[in-house]
Amino acid sequence: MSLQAPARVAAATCDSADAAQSQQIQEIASEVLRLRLVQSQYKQLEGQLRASSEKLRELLPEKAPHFSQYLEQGLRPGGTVGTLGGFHGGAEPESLLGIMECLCVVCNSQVASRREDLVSACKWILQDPVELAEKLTALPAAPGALSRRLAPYLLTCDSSWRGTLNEAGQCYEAFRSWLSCYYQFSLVSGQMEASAVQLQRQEQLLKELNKETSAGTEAPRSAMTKSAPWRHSGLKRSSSVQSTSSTGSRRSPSPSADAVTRSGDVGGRKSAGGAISMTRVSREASQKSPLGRSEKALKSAGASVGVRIQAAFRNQSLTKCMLKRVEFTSRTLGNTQTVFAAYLPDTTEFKKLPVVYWLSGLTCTDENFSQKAGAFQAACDNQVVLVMPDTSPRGDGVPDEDPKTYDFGLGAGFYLNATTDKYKTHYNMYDFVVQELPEFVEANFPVTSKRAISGHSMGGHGALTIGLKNPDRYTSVSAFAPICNPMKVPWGQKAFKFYLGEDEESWKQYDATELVTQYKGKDLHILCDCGTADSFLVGDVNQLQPLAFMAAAQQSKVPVTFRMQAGYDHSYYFMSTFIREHLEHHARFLHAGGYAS
Ligand SMILES: N[C@@H](CCC(=O)N[C@@H](CSC=O)C(=O)NCC(=O)O)C(=O)O
Repeated sequence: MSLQAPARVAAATCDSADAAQSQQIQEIASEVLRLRLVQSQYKQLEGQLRASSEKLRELLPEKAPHFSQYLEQGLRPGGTVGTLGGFHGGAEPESLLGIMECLCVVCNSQVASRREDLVSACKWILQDPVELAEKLTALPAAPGALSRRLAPYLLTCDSSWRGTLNEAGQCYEAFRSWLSCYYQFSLVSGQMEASAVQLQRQEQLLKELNKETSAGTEAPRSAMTKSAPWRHSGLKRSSSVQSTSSTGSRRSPSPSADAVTRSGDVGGRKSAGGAISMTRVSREASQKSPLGRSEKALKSAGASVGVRIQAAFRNQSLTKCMLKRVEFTSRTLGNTQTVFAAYLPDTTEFKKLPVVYWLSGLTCTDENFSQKAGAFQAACDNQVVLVMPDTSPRGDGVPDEDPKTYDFGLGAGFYLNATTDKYKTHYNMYDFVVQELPEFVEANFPVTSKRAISGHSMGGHGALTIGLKNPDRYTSVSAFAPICNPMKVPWGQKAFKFYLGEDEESWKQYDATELVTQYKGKDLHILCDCGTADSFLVGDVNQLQPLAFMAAAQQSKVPVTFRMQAGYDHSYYFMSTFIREHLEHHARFLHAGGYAS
């Protein structure tokens, strides 16, 4: 008896010492992660500032005089104020004043409180655009006090130029983008020096503790395996992570050489030429595997497949990009199997990223965009995950018209919920895209719940209507050659008649032009591009109707940037040219609150 008691005390002491050390390691590891995040943010912001500075240097010499004239006309007393943010587009007066105030702050001019004085000060600042561009782009990061002065003015100039982006508009947007980059860069750069020193210290400490622990007994090692998540997060290999982030270099965006498992569960992995990984997941798994639930609970719920997806992501360092194709049973699509693709970019840290949902057009599957859009490098550079669903339900029992046509049924779900008897069980692409797919993705992938939505043609119609109907779910919306007014064109009329019935009133809920007319929500940051040589615009039938949409948007004062791109057609060549700009657009808003981890 007398011998046993001290032994128990010794064991308890040892256990609590191990636990304390393990706790300490975890805390230091999280601090290291945080500090690395600051460093990688700095690199990213530095790159963004460089790009927007280049833009400024390129644009200002030619466009600044137009901008100056625009200020003069629009803001002088008795000036043609109607041109500002009015029917013909332009900037909101509030935003213009904000831009001018910011320019005064960074150029060290006094910020005038009278509008006329502010205009005069800015005209003076703009008088030598070449020198101005040189001066702005050579500015060192703003010290804290200057950033604090900028902040309130920046808040007021956050609305985009409306309508056609003329010379003054291009200049306005270039200033807006540069100011926002300069401000964010300045904020992070203020923390850089201290955080670099801190990082070095913490890493050294972590190394020492690590050495100590692995030189110790079995007990601390098992404690670490149980409770030190950094072991799984790739942090141990972080020196390579760090070097990637500090040089700013990125791996090629080609997907990882993973395996395709088309039949059976995710466990069996066979090489398949190396590009894509295909995972089949049961519906139960998707419903019961939200992040945060324990694996044990999930396994007991029979959700081992979903768990394995999560575990796979948890156990790998998130530094490699990959394209994954996932198949699961969808409730909203009548319990049919559906496949979607997800592209996960390189990340320099173990962190969750926001998602851009991509909706493809008529005849497409989840594969067209992955194969043809050339979007992956831009997704890496902008740190967004891409999720690409199919365009309709498929498989046994899914109804279609006979004879089959390309613009209806399979491959043409029109991102709505059908109400007619024949189609209502399966054709619920609206619910699928808005609810079920994000639920699945957010439960199984390392993503945040910040979302943007984009698409092409029928998918552009999907992105616009889904965005306009769900402003709280998406931070931004974009579209290529969208079908803007489907209830007025043959593609839409055919689809709506079969999916929704004859009552045209019910069609309005899926028509972007109707929806924008009624829209009263927050700025959705809508960006659209359409080619002037698009055969569905200038061919026999105008299926797209961008002007109807723009007129409605202007009427109801909904900001939309709609760019007509000279000479481009309806194809993926067109999209691959501008997809980077769309992802940059989404990234601006998705990352607005900082890079989530
Ligand atoms: N008759 C053509 C029409 C199909 C087509 O052009 N589809 C476009 C989208 S059109 C509007 O939604 C598309 O994206 N095609 C896929 C691609 O990879 O280009 C046909 O049947 O091919």
